[in-house]
Amino acid sequence: MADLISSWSNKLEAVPPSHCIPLHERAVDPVPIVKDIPVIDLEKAKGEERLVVVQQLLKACEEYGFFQVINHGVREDLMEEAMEVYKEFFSLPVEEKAHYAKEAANNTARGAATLYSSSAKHYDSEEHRYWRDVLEHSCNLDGQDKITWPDNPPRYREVIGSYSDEVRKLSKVILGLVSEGLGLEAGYFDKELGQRMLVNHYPACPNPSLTLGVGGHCDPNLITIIQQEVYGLQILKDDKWIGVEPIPRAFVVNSGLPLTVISNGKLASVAHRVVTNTTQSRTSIGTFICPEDVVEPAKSLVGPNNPPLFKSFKWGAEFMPHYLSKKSVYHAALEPFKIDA
Ligand SMILES: O=C(O)CCC(=O)C(=O)O
Ligand SMILES: [Fe+2]
Repeated sequence: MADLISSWSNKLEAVPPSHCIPLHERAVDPVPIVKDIPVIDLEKAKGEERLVVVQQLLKACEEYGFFQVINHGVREDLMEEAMEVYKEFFSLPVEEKAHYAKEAANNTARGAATLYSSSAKHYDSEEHRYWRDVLEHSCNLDGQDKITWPDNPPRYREVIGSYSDEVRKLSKVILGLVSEGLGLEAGYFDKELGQRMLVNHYPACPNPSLTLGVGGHCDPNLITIIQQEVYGLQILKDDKWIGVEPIPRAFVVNSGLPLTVISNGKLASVAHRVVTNTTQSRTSIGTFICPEDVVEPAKSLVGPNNPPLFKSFKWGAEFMPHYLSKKSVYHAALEPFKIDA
């Protein structure tokens, strides 16, 4: 049975050696929670200010690789209910959660529901583990994976079904704006893209200075849309970690490594990590929007004066194995696909 941290962490007074991360990775310096990560009002994209919003969003992806969205169209009651469902799921008895406990999933677009702990397998070291449990499953349009989703809490499939539909719509709005900003051919992202739930649960920790919820990494998908309510997420900006302020009812959005490739280097994929705290557990609901299988610089962005900076590659078969073996070296997964200038 997987060793789920949410099953035993509340009985601990000290961090076990297995979960003390190496000194060089620990979050030791004080990290400010900043207000300068752009907050984008998506309602404005429907009116005269659309161009301003497009520019704001593109600049955010270039400078921070992160932004938050408000007035995004996902119903507030659904956001609240999804958060409740996930909190209930992670507080179920261990025997109940064990139905889903498997080896770490491989982050590709398809896959049955999987629950695993602290994800050392996603990193190149097996020696330490992060302070989180993860529930992960795909939610593709054909609905075929739904039978693998948890059925406890009993409303899980209904609530998360509606939630994933609404967040899919939001992802299309965001990718439409990205596409406009980059000047891609119309409908560039209007394909059936893969979608995954990746829900992290970080229990309160007796000594946060010894642990990390998740270590620094860039995301392997196009964009990630995160719902959070408790602070913990930090991003690496100009070689310094800064904290992302939780804004009620907002989503945090970040651009992943494939978007750096599609934009031919224009959009950033920025490293981020999660710290723990002593008093509160933190649950973050992540929606990962995955690229189509072939990833390459968009044709409209390359030409005689703009040579492609990356080769075309298959996301699942070629990119993901590199990503999973080199995740802690933030941009390393792109190295094999770079074209020397
Ligand atoms: O918990 C968070 O806010 C972010 C988690 C994350 O970076 C990830 O799952 O890739
Ligand atoms: Fe991430």
